[in-house]
Formats: sequence, C-alpha cells, structure tokens
Amino acid sequence: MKEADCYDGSTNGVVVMVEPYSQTEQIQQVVYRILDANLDRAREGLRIIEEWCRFGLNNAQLAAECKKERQEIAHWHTGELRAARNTPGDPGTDLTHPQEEQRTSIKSLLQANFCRVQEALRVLEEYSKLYNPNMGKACKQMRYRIYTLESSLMGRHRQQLLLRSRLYLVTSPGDKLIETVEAALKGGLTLVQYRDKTADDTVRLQQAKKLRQLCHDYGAIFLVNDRLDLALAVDADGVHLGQQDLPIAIARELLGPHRLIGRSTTKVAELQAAIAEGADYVGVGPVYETPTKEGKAATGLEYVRYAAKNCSIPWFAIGGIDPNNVNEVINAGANRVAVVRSLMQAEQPTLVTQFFLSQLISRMKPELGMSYV
Ligand SMILES: Cc1ncc(COP(=O)(O)OP(=O)(O)O)c(N)n1
Ligand SMILES: Cc1nc(C(=O)O)sc1CCOP(=O)(O)O
Ligand SMILES: [Mg+2]
Repeated sequence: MKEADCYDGSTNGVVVMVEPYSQTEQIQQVVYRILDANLDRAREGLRIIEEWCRFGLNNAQLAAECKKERQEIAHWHTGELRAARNTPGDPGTDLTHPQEEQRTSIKSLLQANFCRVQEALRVLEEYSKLYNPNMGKACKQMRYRIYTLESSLMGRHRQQLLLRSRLYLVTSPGDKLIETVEAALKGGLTLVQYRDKTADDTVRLQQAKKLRQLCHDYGAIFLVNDRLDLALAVDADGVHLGQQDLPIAIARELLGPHRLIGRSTTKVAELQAAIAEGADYVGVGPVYETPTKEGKAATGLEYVRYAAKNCSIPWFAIGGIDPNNVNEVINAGANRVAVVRSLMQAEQPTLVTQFFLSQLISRMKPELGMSYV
C-alpha cells in the first residue's frame, strides 16, 4: 500500500499517514510533489509567453525557443513525479497575490510570467539535487536561457511599441508634471521622455521613478533625456541623446542591446551618422523655432521632407509643433511628432493627445519614399 492510501480525503487535504511510512519515503513524496508542481508551473508560464511570441509578435523563432524549453521540461516530468500529485490536498491552490489578478499591460503580464518560470526553475534546480542531480544541472542551464530569452523578448516588445508610437511627449518641469503625463497617457500616448535640465538629482530620481512606473502601468515606453545613469537607476526603457551627449556606441555598451537609444539630428549628416551608429530612432528638428530650445535655428520643413524619403528608422519631427501646424508637418511626410509645450502646457492634455493621434493616424503618408511606418 503506497500513495493512494496514504492520503485521507475526508480530512480535507490534511495528510494522514494510514500506514507507517519511513521518514525517507515521506520526504521523497514531498520532494516529488514539489518537483511535479514546479514542472507544471514552469511549463504553464512558458506557454503564456510562447503565445505572445507567436500571435503578438509573429515571431516564429522566439515561439520555437519557448516550445523547445517546454519540451525539455516535459522530458523531466516523469510518471513517478506526476503520480505524487495531490491537488485537492495542496493548501496553496487558493493562495493568490493581488498582483496575480492585476495585469495592466502585456509587458507586465510577460514579466510576471518570466518571473514565475524563473522561480519555478530555481526551485527545480534545488530540489532535483535530492532526486536527480542531472535534472538540477539542466534546470540551472534552462534558467539562464530563460533570462536571455526574457531580455531579448522585452527588447522586441519595446521596439514594437516604438514602431507603433506616433506621438512622443518630452516633459518640462512643473507642478503638474505627473498629472499632465497621466492625462496624456489616458489619451493614448505611448512614448514619454523625462527631460529636466536643472533639478537636483534627488528630485530627478524621484520624479523619474514615478514616471517610469506610471508609463509602465499604461503600457507606454519611458525614456530619460541625456542621463544614462538615471535611466539605469530607474530601469527606464532607454535614453535620448543629443549631438553633445554621449556617443551612441558608449551608451549601447552601458545599456546593453535591448534598451532604446534616440538621437537628435538637425541635418542630413547627423541623421545618416545616427543610423550608422545604431540609434533606434531620431529626432528631426527643430522644425520651427521654439522657446523650449532657445537659440537653435529651425531646420524647416525641407529637412522633414528629406527624412520622409530617406530615413530608414523611426523618426519624430520636433520643435514648435502644435495642433495648428501639425498638418503642415504631416503633409511634409512626418508620421510621428514629438512635443513639449503643446502637451505640458495644455489645459486638457487628454484631448490634445487624442487630437494629435487622430491627425497622425488618419493623415499618414506611407506612400512617401522610404518613410518608415
Ligand atoms: C525626441 C527628441 N529630439 C530631440 C531632443 C533634443 O535633444 P538634445 O539636442 O540633446 O537637447 P536637450 O533635450 O538635451 O536639451 C530631445 N530631447 N528629444
Ligand atoms: C527638446 C527639443 N529638441 C529639439 C530639437 O530639435 O532637437 S526641439 C525641442 C523642444 C521642442 O519643444 P516644443 O514642442 O515646446 O517646441
Ligand atoms: Mg541632450
């Protein structure tokens, strides 16, 4: 008499040993149950991630990587481990954390499931040492592969969101910073850059942290102007660098391959250099003179027309753009614009965001040359 008789269903899941089991056997059953539960957990989490790779990103290679890991997990899920399962007797099935019920975006859903898979693999790695040391080693290797998969998938997720972003809010300091950004996010904004050239670092750090959380709650990208250290400190999605800021190659080394790097450009040579150096997007401007960037001469619409025909990466027209002139910029070929005052000083940032987006989406000019849409 073994497993079937050692649990008494009438005790509502409390394990009652009806026949004396040796201590070693009891421990073995517990280890088997832990392994069984965590093999399931890892496989389920991977399946959720795989579905997004397949249907959300249309990425057969990433989906195949997830599938391969699932198959490896299935390989270790032997009959004797499955046989140790006792779901009705598991006191953990009703335990949920409020965060498990709340997924505010695809990003948070993916992150939660990567976390679940990694935790499960860590548990498997430890407990398999008492069962099959080779399985422990395999789970350790798998955990490292999942970390790599996570950073590459999250990087692709950012790239996709960048591609879909038509309006870019560059912030300016003010009492209503957080509430203005939130109002714009409510209007559908998906890209925010925190820009404050004068505040103390303590203030910058605190505001950047808040904005990063806010943006991620709304599923938007959060970038930091100029400062790589701040971007890393708050785990931002990347940085925006001007011609006087750090070279892209150094920023890339420090940020790794998956965070975004944007570059300001005011002329053809700067635009071509930014593409060659590996920028993820460029700013194209200032289209019009603007008090936000005093002293910088306007490039005019000619440069916008050039970018529309020749820029092979996402680009944002910037500088003096408002609801009255945005159509002129769109007619010159822009599909994306970045603004400071038009949103930061708007009385109704949600409505202004919606207006910009409606114009940018309905009047897009994909037919113009190589314009990147
Ligand atoms: C989207 C975007 N484009 C251009 C700039 C300007 O960057 P930079 O030239 O480094 O000037 P500062 O913003 O640092 O004053 C930008 N911030 N964002
Ligand atoms: C920060 C910045 N960079 C620019 C560039 O052309 O590189 S123009 C600009 C300011 C844009 O502000 P507003 O929308 O208020 O005119
Ligand atoms: Mg700068």
